[in-house]
Amino acid sequence: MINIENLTVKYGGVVALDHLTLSVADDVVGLIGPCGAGKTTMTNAFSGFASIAEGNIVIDGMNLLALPPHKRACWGLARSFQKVQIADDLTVADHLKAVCDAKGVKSKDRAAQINHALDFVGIADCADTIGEKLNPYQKRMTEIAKCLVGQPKIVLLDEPGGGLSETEMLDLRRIITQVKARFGAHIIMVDHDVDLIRDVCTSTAVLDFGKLIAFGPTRDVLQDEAVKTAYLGR
Ligand SMILES: Nc1ncnc2c1ncn2[C@@H]1O[C@H](COP(=O)(O)OP(=O)(O)OP(=O)(O)O)[C@@H](O)[C@H]1O
Repeated sequence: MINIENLTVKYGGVVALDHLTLSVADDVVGLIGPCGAGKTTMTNAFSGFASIAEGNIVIDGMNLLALPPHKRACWGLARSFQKVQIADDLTVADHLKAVCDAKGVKSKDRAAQINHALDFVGIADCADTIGEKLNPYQKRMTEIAKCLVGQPKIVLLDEPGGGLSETEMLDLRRIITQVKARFGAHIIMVDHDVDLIRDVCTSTAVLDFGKLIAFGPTRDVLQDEAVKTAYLGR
């Protein structure tokens, strides 16, 4: 169970997250809202890139915010970025090894974890390919595989489908919905793609001006009048 309690983040006079309180337990949770609503700030609060004015994030009884950012990764917090973080001159396997280094994965476990993650996202044949030779789909899958080594507990995905074709999006849906069963990690996904959110997120939270305006089963949330007005433009 992830309990976000009274979470407040300010940038000078801008209140990016305003006393946000939310409890989530689903395998895949969506986070949506208009531009500037506070979605990235929330993922930054989890990973330690936002300075917290007030509040807590408590996961299975553990206060995440008490851990320094690098220890959050070792504990099991993983994050993918909207703009993929892939170096041109490193192979796919090198990227995953670097994450294993950062997370302190034991040498004897590395190969198995890397193979498992690459098999799962379907790019095992790219293990020795350098970043500049990967196509956009393979880069996206590498970004997700990076999140899956080191026994993650929570994976934050920021627009994981950016730049993918319709067929590739079908693969992405299958991958996202199987992460909990195959790796044991919960996913919190930020996206503007309402179809993707509807298909893979059992529950969804909606932010507007840093406040939570709706939370619940995704289908109900997407029918909510306040959500339609603030976000869906209907
Ligand atoms: N480093 C910063 N300094 C000052 N203000 C910031 C900073 N980062 C974000 N903000 C402001 O905080 C608010 C929330 O921004 P945030 O990026 O979290 O929104 P978002 O929902 O992720 O938006 P988008 O969908 O456009 O990515 C916005 O008003 C934004 O301008």
